[in-house]
Amino acid sequence: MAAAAAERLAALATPPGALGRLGDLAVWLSAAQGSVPPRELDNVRLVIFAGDHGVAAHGVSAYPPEITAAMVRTFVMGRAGVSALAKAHGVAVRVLDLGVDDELDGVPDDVRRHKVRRSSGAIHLEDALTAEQTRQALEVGATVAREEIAAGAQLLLSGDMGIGNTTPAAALVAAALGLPASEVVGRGTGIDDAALEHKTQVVQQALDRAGDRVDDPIDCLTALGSADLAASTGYLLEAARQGVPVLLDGLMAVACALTADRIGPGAAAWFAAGHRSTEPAQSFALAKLGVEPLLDLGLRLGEGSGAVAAVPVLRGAVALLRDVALLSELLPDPGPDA
Ligand SMILES: Cc1cc2ncn([C@H]3O[C@H](COP(=O)(O)O)[C@@H](O)[C@H]3O)c2cc1C
Ligand SMILES: O=C(O)c1cccnc1
Repeated sequence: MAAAAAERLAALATPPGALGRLGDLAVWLSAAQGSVPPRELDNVRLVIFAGDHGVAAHGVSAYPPEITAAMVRTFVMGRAGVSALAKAHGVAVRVLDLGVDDELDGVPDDVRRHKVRRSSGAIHLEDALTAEQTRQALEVGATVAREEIAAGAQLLLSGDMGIGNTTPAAALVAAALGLPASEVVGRGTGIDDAALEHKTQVVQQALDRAGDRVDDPIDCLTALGSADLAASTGYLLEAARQGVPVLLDGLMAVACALTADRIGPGAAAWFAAGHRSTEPAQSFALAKLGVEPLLDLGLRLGEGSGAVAAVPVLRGAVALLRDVALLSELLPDPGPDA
């Protein structure tokens, strides 16, 4: 399918290569859809995986853990940063509680019924999850992907919400790539230099505690991940298994994509990246996956915002490969030498 899509791209009434990476993107999506020309993206769906993290009580974030539950309620009301972008670009949003510490009273049942536990373990001191909770969270993510696909999803996006989550996400990337904490850790919500140094020590302590258990990607989630990150991993893996293309967001989505590709080698063929985050771990993970991000806007919000922001770029790529005339339709004998 990729060869057929590339052949159509080469035949368009545009100079060869003139569409740049929009052309590559159109070929990727066309191949992923199994349709030349590609189909329009009418049904784009974002799932936000929310959860709290024990490390958030250990000085790794600029914000308190109570923000997580407050933001879940804000997604439900449609008033978060990603809500505004999703409304502008016609993207459906669903938020799920995998491990928020709060009971979330009054929030719709679809949000609440996926909880695996209340807050994941502080990864520098203890495992994030039990092995059974990791299995359960991976399965929740896979089930949710199947539900979204059954609802007609043509493109799936994953988002995150959880104060402290850049700490386990950085640890997952460092573990997968064999890098020290000092190379991958970033400022998350905007911590100062002293907190950055402390966060780096926390991530390194977590990596040292996990030892060679990180060689197994599922045990890596148990030791260093969280319920929300494991569910997001299961969701991305199932999307790839079902052959549904995915647009990734920032650090959390890409850490989970890297983990999904370790569990199911080749899964990354179904993934494109919406944007480059300011978090160093995200860039390392994208390079490992061989995925070049579409936008570079200095975004460091999470929630799926960098994926949603790139949806119009992907729709534009589809329109080009669908709607542009073929050179052969314009001229009987085309080409540069004609
Ligand atoms: C109001 C607010 C809204 C957010 N939306 C996403 N995040 C982002 O920031 C958090 C990760 O950064 P760290 O690891 O430094 O805590 C996550 O919740 C992520 O989704 C937010 C953070 C805040 C404060
Ligand atoms: O990379 C991200 O998505 C990100 C960065 C900082 C804080 N929250 C999310």
